[in-house]
Amino acid sequence: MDQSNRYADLALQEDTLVSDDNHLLVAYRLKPAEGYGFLEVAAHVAAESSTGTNVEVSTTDDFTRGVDALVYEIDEAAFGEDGGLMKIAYPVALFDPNLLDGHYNVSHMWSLILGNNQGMGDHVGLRMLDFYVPEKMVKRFDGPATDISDLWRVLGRPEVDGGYIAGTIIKPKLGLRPEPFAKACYDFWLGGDFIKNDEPQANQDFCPMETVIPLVAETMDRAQQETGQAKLFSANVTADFHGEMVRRGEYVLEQFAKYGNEKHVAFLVDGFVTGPAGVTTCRRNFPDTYLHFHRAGHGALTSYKSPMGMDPVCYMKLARLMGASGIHTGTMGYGKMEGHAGETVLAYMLERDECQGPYFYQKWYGMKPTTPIISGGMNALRLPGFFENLGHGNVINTCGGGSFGHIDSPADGGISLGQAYDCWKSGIDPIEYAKDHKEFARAFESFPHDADKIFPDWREKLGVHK
Ligand SMILES: O=C(COP(=O)(O)O)[C@H](O)[C@H](O)COP(=O)(O)O
Ligand SMILES: [Mg+2]
Repeated sequence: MDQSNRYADLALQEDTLVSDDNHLLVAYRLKPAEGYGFLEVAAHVAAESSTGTNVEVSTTDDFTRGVDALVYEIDEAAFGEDGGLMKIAYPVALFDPNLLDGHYNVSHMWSLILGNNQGMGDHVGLRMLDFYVPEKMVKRFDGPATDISDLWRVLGRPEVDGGYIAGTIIKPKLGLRPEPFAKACYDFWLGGDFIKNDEPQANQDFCPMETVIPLVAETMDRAQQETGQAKLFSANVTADFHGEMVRRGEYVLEQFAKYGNEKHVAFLVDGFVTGPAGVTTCRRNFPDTYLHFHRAGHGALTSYKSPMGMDPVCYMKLARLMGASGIHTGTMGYGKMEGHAGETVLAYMLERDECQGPYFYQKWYGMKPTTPIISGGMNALRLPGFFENLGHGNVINTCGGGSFGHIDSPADGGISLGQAYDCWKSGIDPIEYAKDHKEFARAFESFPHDADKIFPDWREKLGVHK
């Protein structure tokens, strides 16, 4: 049934919709199924995402029609054979404020703008490319309670432009028992700042939290004393039942508080699989603890290979609204996961108070920034190019293989990461820099394939021969 007479108004102007501050706007790429018209399916998406279904219902009244989502812009040829562009204006009235405090919840918003419309049978592609949150809504989401400035403070650095945080992920991903796990932490902390649990490390029988966390807390204290430097640990507290998540968070804080290091802890939440409710449980129960949002599983929705789901920049916006202090943004083509150098908007949308997205200019009205967390196949050799592309190094970077794969030690792996940042900041050619920075130089021999690709003449210049 073509519902475009009700769910489309192509006379609406985006500037007016923005200035009226009464609509959340979404840009989609839409590819109708064979035999369906573009505007017909776009209107069906608007209906299915707001007040309608696939037929008229007798219970509809004038008020209902007044809160219809409306298609307001289309460009059927925008993406060639991949489909066309369409934009939908969702009245603010459709969204769901909490009983408790009037804050909007992300899960409800998500269920509208990317909910049933994903399963409709009259399209073969519907992907959210960007969305715009009006001022009156931005101010009623939780947003982050802590941010990177809280970590820089613990590290004894300036709270503005405090710079690069050199981190790792304890590898192997699974299988370490408590003592070797704590040893791996110690070995890295002698050279690096920040350690995270890998996303599935939790409370396995071979490494129970109630054994390993006390060991890690004691190890952090020892490493701090040995190095004279503050250290950070991001502990996985993800759980299905939020009472369990709270218990895990409390337990971790108790153990680190024994050394006065409760501020040196972040909480890792596998935010895609536990969803906005899990993230918000952590955000609201532990407002003083940096909320580290790991996005394992997001690729099912955000992979550029898919005609469905959402572009990663949308996921970044959802995470900031949820209140993530930091989220993995990928490595913008410099690491092992999907991505490209043109994705700097993923970081800028998280960290700036205003940012031009692919389709909308988003203001955040003072909402705390979310830290870009750079991870996935990174090592010291890949970092200078990454920083150059992003334009700064105010990020958390976690290199698992890039630290534990360093041929000398995890500590030297950690040191090489900090040196990579120093090399970029000082504008020195990495090969020249390597000549008087051993740990960075040995990263070339640790990751020779990367070295060959990024610095083809490194062997003769550094006098290292096979
Ligand atoms: O464990 C790692 C990386 O390990 P390594 O440094 O050994 O590759 C992270 O889970 C991935 O970065 C997740 O990907 P993303 O950060 O893109 O979400
Ligand atoms: Mg991992």
